[in-house]
Amino acid sequence: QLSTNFYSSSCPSALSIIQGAISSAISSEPRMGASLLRLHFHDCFVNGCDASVLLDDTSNFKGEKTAGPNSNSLRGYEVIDSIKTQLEKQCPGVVSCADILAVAARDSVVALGGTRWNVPLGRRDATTASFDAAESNLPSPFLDLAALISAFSNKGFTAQEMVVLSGGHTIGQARCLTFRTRLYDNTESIDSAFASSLKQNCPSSGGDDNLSPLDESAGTFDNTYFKNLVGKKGVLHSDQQLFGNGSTDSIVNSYSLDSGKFFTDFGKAMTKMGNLSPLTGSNGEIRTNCRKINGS
Ligand code: HEM
Ligand SMILES: [Ca+2]
Repeated sequence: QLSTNFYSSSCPSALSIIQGAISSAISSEPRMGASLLRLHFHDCFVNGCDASVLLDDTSNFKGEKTAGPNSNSLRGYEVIDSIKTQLEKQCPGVVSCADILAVAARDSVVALGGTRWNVPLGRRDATTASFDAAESNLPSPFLDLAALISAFSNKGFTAQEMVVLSGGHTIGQARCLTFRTRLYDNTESIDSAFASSLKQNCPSSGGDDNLSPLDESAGTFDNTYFKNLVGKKGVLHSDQQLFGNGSTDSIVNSYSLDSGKFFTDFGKAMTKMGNLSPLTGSNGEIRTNCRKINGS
């Protein structure tokens, strides 16, 4: 199985190379930390943490990059490429792209002020990707609470873990088209002053790609996301579903009041996410280029 010291003799500098690259990427652009956290999530929820998300389309399969939840939305591929290039120089053919994604997500959260969690290593990389699985396994921001619970339960997570993982939205940005209906549909639970301020940058038509921060401190990993949900200031419909429907309100409340508990539970849930069906042993391969299967 996976182990935290997997590269300690085969590539002792692996973790420090990744960490150095992440801190420099985030100092040039803080949002990159959010983008890298999301990249790991979108990898793991689609046939496990196997770097399938990084593969470009081939003549044998359509990749995941162009699936609805990813297209014009996922970012950070270049940062992963540059880490991979450095690692291939240092220890050729040793460190998998899937492990780079897992460590990059953790180091990003740490760099933005969040918590540190253990990242067991030894994942190998997929030799295929699934457009269809990306379309069907990644949750949409238009889901209601029951559907969110079910999307995460399909991957083995409890409702509490779904709520704490949604706390990933304490960092980063969302495009207008992902939350517009929430602003102009008057059945939504949303603070009215907050809705007015979002509307300034997200008109009822046009401006699809205009960005808004996912919480009021979107450059910092903290529990503001949960405080905002209690104040009906969730950006996505799926965010606000976690508070106001009853069954998960007490979980949101507790994270809004106790950032230490949020950090501890988030870290545990991230380690669990990182363990979703990894390829190990002789399954998969160690890609030399994260975008391509070896020999292609
Ligand atoms: C609960 C179900 C979830 C839904 C419906 C959802 C949906 C979304 C959407 C629609 C966006 C904006 C995308 C865009 O504008 O193109 C987004 C951004 C983001 N999501 Fe989620 N997400 C969910 C869970 C998660 C989880 C579990 C994590 C990580 C632990 C996460 C991390 C992020 C981050 C960090 C961003 C900002 C990315 C950036 O700024 O580049 N999300 N999410
Ligand atoms: Ca925040």
